[in-house]
Amino acid sequence: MQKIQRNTYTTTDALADGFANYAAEVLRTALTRQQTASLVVPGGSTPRAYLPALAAQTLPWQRITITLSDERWVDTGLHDSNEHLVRTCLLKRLNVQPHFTGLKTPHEKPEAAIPEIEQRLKTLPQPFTLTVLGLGEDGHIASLFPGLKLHEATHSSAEQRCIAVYPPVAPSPRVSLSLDALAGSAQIALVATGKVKRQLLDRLKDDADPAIPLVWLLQHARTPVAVFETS
Ligand SMILES: O=C1O[C@H](COP(=O)(O)O)[C@@H](O)[C@H](O)[C@H]1O
Repeated sequence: MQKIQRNTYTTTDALADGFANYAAEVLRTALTRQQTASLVVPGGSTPRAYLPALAAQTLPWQRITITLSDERWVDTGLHDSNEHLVRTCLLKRLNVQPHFTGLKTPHEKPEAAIPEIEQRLKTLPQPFTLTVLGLGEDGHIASLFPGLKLHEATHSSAEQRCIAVYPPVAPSPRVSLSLDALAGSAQIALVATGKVKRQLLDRLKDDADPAIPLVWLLQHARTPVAVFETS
């Protein structure tokens, strides 16, 4: 895994600060070259530790559009919703509001929502300026889970950045940015805490297991992936 740069911290607080400094620098640098920037953030539990640190950074947030790497097909008012997480841990803490593009629609099934989501995503600065991803203990990124076929995950074109997924292990259906949309980002960061994820990263260093979506990302990414992890 040469396309990976690991930054290891002894505490979650130190990781949060290290990540927030990195993300702010990437966005600031991009905004010296372009008028607007896009930031993709994940859901799950890990961002609760570092999104508040990112919110404390001084940035021209009104020039930044934030979207999600993936969304669970649940009401956005629920704790499980990735949009709910981002609103609570990031947006509510900012005095100046960025643009926010959520992925949930009122459609009953995620596949019916894809055309509307594609319309929303089209308006974001592309390629994404910075994509931040979490890592599942099974190696999933966004909502691209092991078991999905590579061609299903890359099921995209310039017009097609999002896919509907029914992960066998998750309680709700999902939508996820496609592998191409994620891997095409100008910069990619992966934030992973805990022993199991560290061991997974160690293992993948020597064994690029083709069943693991993180491996697909590393193989398709345009730039090295900056990993922020705890020891
Ligand atoms: O379900 C999800 O899981 C991953 C990893 O989440 P974590 O709880 O282990 O931090 C997350 O990146 C993804 O966005 C989310 O929908």
